[in-house]
Amino acid sequence: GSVLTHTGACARVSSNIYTKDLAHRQACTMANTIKYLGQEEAQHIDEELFNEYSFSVDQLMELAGLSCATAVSKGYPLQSLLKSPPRVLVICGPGNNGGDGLVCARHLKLFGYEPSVLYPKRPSKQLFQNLTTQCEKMDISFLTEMPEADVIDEAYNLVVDAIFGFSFKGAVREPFGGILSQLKKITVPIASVDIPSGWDVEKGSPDGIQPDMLISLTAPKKAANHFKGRYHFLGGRFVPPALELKYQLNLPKYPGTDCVYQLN
Ligand SMILES: NC(=O)C1=CN([C@@H]2O[C@H](COP(=O)(O)OP(=O)(O)OC[C@H]3O[C@@H](n4cnc5c(N)ncnc54)[C@H](O)[C@@H]3O)[C@@H](O)[C@H]2O)[C@H](O)CC1
Ligand SMILES: [K+]
Repeated sequence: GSVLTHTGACARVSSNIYTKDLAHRQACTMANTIKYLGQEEAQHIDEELFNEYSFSVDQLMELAGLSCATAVSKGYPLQSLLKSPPRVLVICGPGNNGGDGLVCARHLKLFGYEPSVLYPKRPSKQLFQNLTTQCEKMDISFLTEMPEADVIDEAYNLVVDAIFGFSFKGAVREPFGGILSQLKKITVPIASVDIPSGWDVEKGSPDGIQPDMLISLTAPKKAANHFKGRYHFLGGRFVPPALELKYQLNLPKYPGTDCVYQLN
């Protein structure tokens, strides 16, 4: 697995003569390694943010979706896109990962992209209805069916995969099986929100989709160890320090006021 370290406290203490022994340095490296979360741990942190820290889903989803749109704009800047207009296909699933996708689509539109959304299973909750209305009011089109792989390659510059996040379990149910099999055939890049959809949240999935970008939210999940794409971003800059400490997330320091941190 990948070991990601960042320098901070260790750089300061290692100048102390008493701390130069190997064991200590190893401990420092461990201490400065970003934690990759298991499925249950990710869900516990999520629950704690809502129940103990009193955040609402809307708040965190807005920041998560903004991080995703920001990461996309860094990896695939408007001026670098090969197809004009700068179309992006955003595929949203039935849970909060899909909600992040809707927020991402709205911010991509504000950034000058032309997102279209595929949202085949819409939950009845008011939050998702609101996010859908917000997109519609911004002239973001909603597709009625999944385009074939060759149509995607021809019409879109990239695909945002917001189908499943850290609550995905078991075999993929339709219509998402068909959607993921088209995504395995496309050649334009895929940017996955939090987890490459269809991957086991901890073990990954060698036969699954192979995104070019992964935007890990809060902290990477163990599946990110199997990510082989070009860009890995961390987003969701909303973790209170006490929560970060409790779960020993060892998050890197985001640069300035940025809402994303490029891990590799
Ligand atoms: N704390 C944070 O970092 C935040 C992350 N956010 C995002 O929320 C998702 C997790 O959302 P959740 O609603 O818990 O689940 P999912 O979106 O992963 O999906 C649940 C959804 O999918 C269905 N489902 C599950 N397994 C299958 C399957 N095998 N086949 C078909 N359908 C399946 C299930 O029934 C549900 O409907 C996290 O990853 C982040 O992206 C928040 O936005 C903010 C806080
Ligand atoms: K996803």
